Amino acid sequence: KKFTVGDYLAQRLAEIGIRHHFVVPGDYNLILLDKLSANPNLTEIGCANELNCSMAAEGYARANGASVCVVTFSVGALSAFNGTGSAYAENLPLILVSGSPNTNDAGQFHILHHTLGNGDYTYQYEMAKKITCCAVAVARAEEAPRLIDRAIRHALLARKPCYIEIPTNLAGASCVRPGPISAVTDYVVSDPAALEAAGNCASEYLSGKLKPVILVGPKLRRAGAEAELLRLAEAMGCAVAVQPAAKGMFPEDHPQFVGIFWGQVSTGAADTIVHWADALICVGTVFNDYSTVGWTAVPDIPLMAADMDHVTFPGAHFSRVRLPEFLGRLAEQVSFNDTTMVEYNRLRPDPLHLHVAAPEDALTRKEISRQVQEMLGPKTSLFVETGDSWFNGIQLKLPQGAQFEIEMQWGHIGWSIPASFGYALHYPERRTIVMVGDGSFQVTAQEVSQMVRFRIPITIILINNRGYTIEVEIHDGSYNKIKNWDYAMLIRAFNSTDGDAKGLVANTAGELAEAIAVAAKHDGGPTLIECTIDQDDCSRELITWGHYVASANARPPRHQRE
Ligand SMILES: Cc1ncc(Cn2nnc(CCOP(=O)(O)OP(=O)(O)O)c2C)c(N)n1
Ligand SMILES: [Mg+2]
Repeated sequence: KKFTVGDYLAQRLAEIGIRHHFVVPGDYNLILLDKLSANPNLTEIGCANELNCSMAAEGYARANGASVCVVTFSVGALSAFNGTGSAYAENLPLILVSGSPNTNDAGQFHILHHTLGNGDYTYQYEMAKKITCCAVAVARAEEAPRLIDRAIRHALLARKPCYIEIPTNLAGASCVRPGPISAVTDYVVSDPAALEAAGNCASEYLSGKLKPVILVGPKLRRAGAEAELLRLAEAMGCAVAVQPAAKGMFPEDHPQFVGIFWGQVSTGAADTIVHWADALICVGTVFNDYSTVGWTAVPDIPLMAADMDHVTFPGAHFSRVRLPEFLGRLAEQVSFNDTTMVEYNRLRPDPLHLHVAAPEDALTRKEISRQVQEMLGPKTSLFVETGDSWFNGIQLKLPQGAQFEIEMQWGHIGWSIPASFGYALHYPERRTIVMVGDGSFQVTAQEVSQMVRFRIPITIILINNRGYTIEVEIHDGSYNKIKNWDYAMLIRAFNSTDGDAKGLVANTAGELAEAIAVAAKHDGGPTLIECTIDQDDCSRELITWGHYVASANARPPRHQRE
């Protein structure tokens, strides 16, 4: 049997641990799709559109480590660019594969369907270069092995997406078999001298400091350094604060966890202890406008920052120092200093006694959060969508083993539906829960039908506050109003003749409790619970945060200020 370019790609994808490939077919990629589905290690997952396909792959990469999204040329890829951008922003090795025109058409001024119609077929590859760490376009079968291996290796090392373009008449062309996968996956270790120097610099930075704090950021997990961080934290005994985009990357049931550091909307007095510190060990942190509450919560002391492959100090930088190795080394050499934990234990807020609504009470945001809190456990994974769901989700306490996913850098509304679907395919033994607003749900609702098709029992808590409330709190206008849907009925419509989705409505606290109980026992497919709340019922954190973000957005152009 002929071994082809498509077989080569399929084998490489399987060898790096991918077991599901997300696709939308098109005549530029059909032969390629045949080769991928012929590989016994790969299961084809069809999606309703390429935006959702790329977001499903983004979510799968959060669970699996790497993922692949296979689309048709131009009309498919340009939509998939959005999930690719998310993977770039969120540091996930998503492999975007696109079919492309027959190699005989290039340069012949042929006008081809799905293209811009001007005879140019290079625009997609040029665009892909901007949003991936490596983009390759296979023009001859002979170069497929080199290009495919290079793109995948770059993506794995950088934890960024890559792009592979395969012409429709090359997917089935003969190709040599792959060499050892270690050539693609072999890890790059830290430079020993740089690691040593960085370790010594850290000792200098910490010596003489009285009150060090560790601040955890979202790149920690992407660098695979959670275990080493735990060792470092316990070797120091200091307070550990977590950025909102890194929620769940340090166990919240750990005695040294002091809350989410998010400026005025921090939890657990994390901001108080971070601002009290005289040394800040930032690990995988990202200080963007949203995580710094419109630049009002940027730490104001000289800090050290350990990133995925480099470490910086006041006055020093060390390249090729990988995060796990650096943290592991630091754990061996730091001295114990729990000053900030002693102080924190005096600051620790008393546990909130949340009001338990009566069953007949109209549903409120607070009651939804209280009931979702009770759903969380060692086997749950909670996805929180852009919107007030960010703020409601961040306030929840993660019990031991509970996982949490958020997309705070890219922040594409609707991400949570396809992303949770992709994630749950890798973790069938976990209970995946989504908190999503009505506005976000309308962007990618079609992907619930894939949850029905593949019988994935995701519980979707849809918070219907009649519009784009997060935007209202930043800046209101007519554009924040949306058409209301009958969300529960929509989900039942996805069942058609063969499906087992449940669409429920909860107007009161009691109805929500009942719906959650139904969802907990429902395994044959997704359960969507439409929770109706008043449109002004939003978190005080969102209102606070919204004011600061709005004023950051309103800064006048520099020349106007002069
Ligand atoms: C793709 C994309 N397009 C527009 C936006 C801006 N945006 N951010 N949040 C929203 C509204 C979210 O509304 P919901 O999901 O209903 O959330 P809440 O009402 O805040 O609970 C928009 C329109 C965005 N974040 N992503
Ligand atoms: Mg809403």
